[in-house]
This record gives sequence, C-alpha cells and structure tokens, in this order.
Amino acid sequence: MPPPIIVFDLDGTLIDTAPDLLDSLNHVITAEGLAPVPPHELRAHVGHGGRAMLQHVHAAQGRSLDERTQERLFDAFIDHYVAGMPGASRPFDGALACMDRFARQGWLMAVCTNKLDGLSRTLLTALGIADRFAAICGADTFAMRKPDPGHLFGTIDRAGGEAENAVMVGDSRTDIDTARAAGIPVVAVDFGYSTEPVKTLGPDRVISHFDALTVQMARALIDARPVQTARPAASRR
Ligand SMILES: O=C(O)COP(=O)(O)O
Ligand SMILES: [Mg+2]
Repeated sequence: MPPPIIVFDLDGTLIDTAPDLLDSLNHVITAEGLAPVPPHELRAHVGHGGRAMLQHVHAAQGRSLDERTQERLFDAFIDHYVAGMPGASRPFDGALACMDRFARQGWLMAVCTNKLDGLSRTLLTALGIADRFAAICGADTFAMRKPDPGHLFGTIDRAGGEAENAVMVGDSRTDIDTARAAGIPVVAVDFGYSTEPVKTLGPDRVISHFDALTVQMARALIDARPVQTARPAASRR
C-alpha cells in the first residue's frame, strides 16, 4: 500500500504570493493609465487568478476590457511575475516545519493549484522546495482543474498516492469544493485569500497556523471519512 499523502493548494495556503501578484498587476495596469490598487483592496481577488484580477480592476475603475486587451495584459502580467520570482513570496509561517513533520512520518506531499503548472514549478524551485513534492499539478496540467475533483485525483495519482488515503489543505471555496467532490477530507487555512470566512464553507477543520496541522490530525480525518463509492471512471487517469 502506498504511503498517505497530503495535498496542498499553493497561493494563499502554502505560499504568500499576494504581494508579488499585486506588484505585477500594478506594473501592468499603471502602464495602461489605470490607478495602482492598494493591497488591501485586491488581496481577496488574488486567489481567482490574473484574468479575474484584471477584470476586477478595470470594472472598479470604470474601464472596459475587451478580450484581446485582456489577453495582452495577462501575458504582460505573467512575464513580469515570472521575471521577479520568487520576489517577496514566502511559505506561510510554520509551513516548512509542517512539511518536515509529514515527511518524517513518511507521507507523500503534492501541490494541486490553479496557478499555471510552469509558474508553480518555477516559484517552488526558486524557493528551494520543489523537490519536496512528489507531484506539482497546475491549472493546465490536466484537461480539468479545481473545483473538478479530477484535478485532485490526477495529482494524487501522479504523486503515487491513493485518494482513499489522502488529505487536502486549502484556503478557498474552490479547494473545499474540490476535496468534497473527491470525498477527501479537507483542512482550511484561515489566513489565505478567501473572500468569505472559510469556516462557513464546510471544511473538516480550520487552522490559523501551520503548527496546528499535525500528522495525527490528518490521520484522524482520513480514518473518520465515510466509506466511499467508486470515483467516476472519467476522473481516473
Ligand atoms: O492562481 C490561482 O488562480 C489560484 O491558485 P491556487 O489554486 O494555488 O490558490
Ligand atoms: Mg489558494
């Protein structure tokens, strides 16, 4: 039987990427004559991706954004973001020690993120932690992405784990919905980029610091999960 696996979301869960994402966004929009956005206004939108941030900023400043312009600005945003990696992005407090605990107990670790695959790898490599993960699967790794449970199943398969022996950790409704749809227990962090309080979204546990995420907690969540029906064949890889 393969070892148990803990699957982390990236932005807002494992890594605090918001300052760099906002910096790149402001770089792009100020070049277009828009006003820069203060961090507190956009932090909650960071978890929805670059296009959503561009749309939000344009709408908030009464500017239209056609598809072509959006794609041009998105490309410029990504270019700026990658060029600065890792910038000020850092693992959240306690995240590295938490990963150490799970690694010491022989758990597999993986990343399941709606950040692009290449960006996720570049960032985790720049931070010196890419090697810790048996799989890093982004928005464009599979034909589906979170909240489709196939993204999570695919990540677990690639890492060599089993969905029946897995826990997910995330910061958003998307993560919680994904894990729920997969029948996998989910721990929500309340320090990420959710627009709504995570405790209202139905996670199995909420933590305010990685120190609270113990191997015992993860083990207990897996042991307590109800007996699952077989996952849909379309989600198998
Ligand atoms: O970049 C995004 O759209 C969200 O990324 P996440 O899934 O790691 O939170
Ligand atoms: Mg997230």
